[in-house]
Amino acid sequence: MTRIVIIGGGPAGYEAALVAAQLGADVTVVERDGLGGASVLTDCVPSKTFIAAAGAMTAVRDSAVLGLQGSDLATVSLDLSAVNHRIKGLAVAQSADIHARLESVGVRCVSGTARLSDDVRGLITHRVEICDHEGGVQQEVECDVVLIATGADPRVLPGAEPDGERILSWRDVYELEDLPEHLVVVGSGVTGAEFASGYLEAGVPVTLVSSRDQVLPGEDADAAAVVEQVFQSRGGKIADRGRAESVVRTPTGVEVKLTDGRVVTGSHALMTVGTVPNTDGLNLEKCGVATSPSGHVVVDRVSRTSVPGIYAAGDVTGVFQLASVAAMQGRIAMWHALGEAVSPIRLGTVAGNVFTHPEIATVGVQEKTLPEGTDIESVQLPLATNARAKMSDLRDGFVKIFARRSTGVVVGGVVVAPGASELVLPITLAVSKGLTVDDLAQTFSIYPSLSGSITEAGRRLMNSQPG
Ligand SMILES: Cc1cc2nc3c(=O)[nH]c(=O)nc-3n(C[C@H](O)[C@H](O)[C@H](O)COP(=O)(O)OP(=O)(O)OC[C@H]3O[C@@H](n4cnc5c(N)ncnc54)[C@H](O)[C@@H]3O)c2cc1C
Ligand SMILES: NC(=O)c1ccc[n+]([C@@H]2O[C@H](COP(=O)([O-])OP(=O)(O)OC[C@H]3O[C@@H](n4cnc5c(N)ncnc54)[C@H](O)[C@@H]3O)[C@@H](O)[C@H]2O)c1
Repeated sequence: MTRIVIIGGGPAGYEAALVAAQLGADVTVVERDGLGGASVLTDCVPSKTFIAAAGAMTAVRDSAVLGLQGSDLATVSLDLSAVNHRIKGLAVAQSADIHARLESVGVRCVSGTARLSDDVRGLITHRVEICDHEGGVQQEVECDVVLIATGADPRVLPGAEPDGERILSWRDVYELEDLPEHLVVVGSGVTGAEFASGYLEAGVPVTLVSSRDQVLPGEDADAAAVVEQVFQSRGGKIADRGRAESVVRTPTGVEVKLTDGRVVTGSHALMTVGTVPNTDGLNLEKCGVATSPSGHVVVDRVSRTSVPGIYAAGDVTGVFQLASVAAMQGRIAMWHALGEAVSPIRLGTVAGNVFTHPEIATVGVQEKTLPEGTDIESVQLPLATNARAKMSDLRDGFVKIFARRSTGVVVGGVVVAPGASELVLPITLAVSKGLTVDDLAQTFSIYPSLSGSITEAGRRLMNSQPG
């Protein structure tokens, strides 16, 4: 029986464990903080639960235009303490569900911190030490396969170290009892944009310090422009082209000092300036596991590291930091290690979503990366012309589809809309299965529905195909 030790119990680790157990391996998962990992306990799940509450509040506040009335609509507010209590409860419950599921399929779950402890390089088996929370070695396990799935932590900007009270990392916010009087969000990547949008929806004045010309520099520029415009129209402020140098406490709040001399003041600062991979103390160098200059573990498309028998998956590899990608890398690692037929990960078909208001969902080819003179054409349909959107007073957003001019094959898309994360699936399916604009065009969509804009986009592109 193949013996497998998985270090880290986030989506990369626990999904890998489920596959390995299904294939009959002897599986141990070592997790430091709780099964489900940062994804479930502090990052993805808690942030989306907060955004759901804040979004519900804004939906009620905005509903007067639909004809709803009542003296409290405009002033409805969020009980942050209750929201945070619910968030932490859901996270712990989901972690417990994952623990129970793993144990039910025979996976051994060990609480502790693990590190590689191979004495000699090049052996066909590996050794892993498991330490207790005080750092003492509890046990050493010999195995045939190791999966490193240790995730990533918030990057700390020197001079702006979180104190958990006023200067916060995104993992600290669930301890707040009251909403900040004025939140300064530093960094306008996906994490910063989501929290800035969420807190604004929760009724908090927000200033977003964005080091770029536009927020969400990695996203479709038209989509980022919509999110930026909606954020500002709701009263959000953007300190653009502002790079934070330091954040200091004042008697009443914080001062965020920018490198160009500007100072942004607020009651709290939320630092969202990226992540660092969790590789410290794993003994990677000693065991010959190669890392990149950014510190990520280098893997190929079947999650192999530079050492036979040692695999890595998830945020620690820096390949698309998404729970879905982490999980797929983890599963692929186990299929490969256990001799199953396996296809290398197809990163061109990964769908991602930014949970701002409105959401931005993307898949496949994007405008930013289109080569000059490309064979790809696109169509963009504004949401405002969609009948269902009009009924719900949704004005901000669009559907954009990219297809090959010569064949009509759909190669990418962007959806900007509330619920874009759900709407993007037909485009993702088209991109992964090589469907054409004709396939989209000839698919029945419900009338009226937002997804009708996707089939309509197919029809627009169909008409421009060569005859
Ligand atoms: C604020 C935020 C929101 C996000 N929202 C989304 C989203 O909506 N959708 C999405 O797809 N992605 C989202 N992501 C990204 C997603 O959370 C990550 O891609 C995902 O968590 C990666 O999973 P992982 O298994 O690699 O690592 P993690 O979930 O980080 O799990 C790794 C685990 O390993 C443990 N560990 C580390 N070192 C050791 C050790 N030596 N021994 C034992 N255990 C160890 C850690 O404690 C941790 O529990 C978000 C990220 C952030 C920061
Ligand atoms: N919905 C989702 O799927 C989701 C949500 C959150 C995060 N994530 C993933 O997690 C990863 C980390 O995201 P992130 O947003 O934390 O990091 P990021 O690296 O994507 O963005 C950090 C941003 O902070 C800026 N920055 C850095 N130093 C700064 C400074 N001193 N002052 C001002 N700005 C500064 C950077 O220019 C960058 O734009 C990403 O890969 C992201 O895709 C996914």
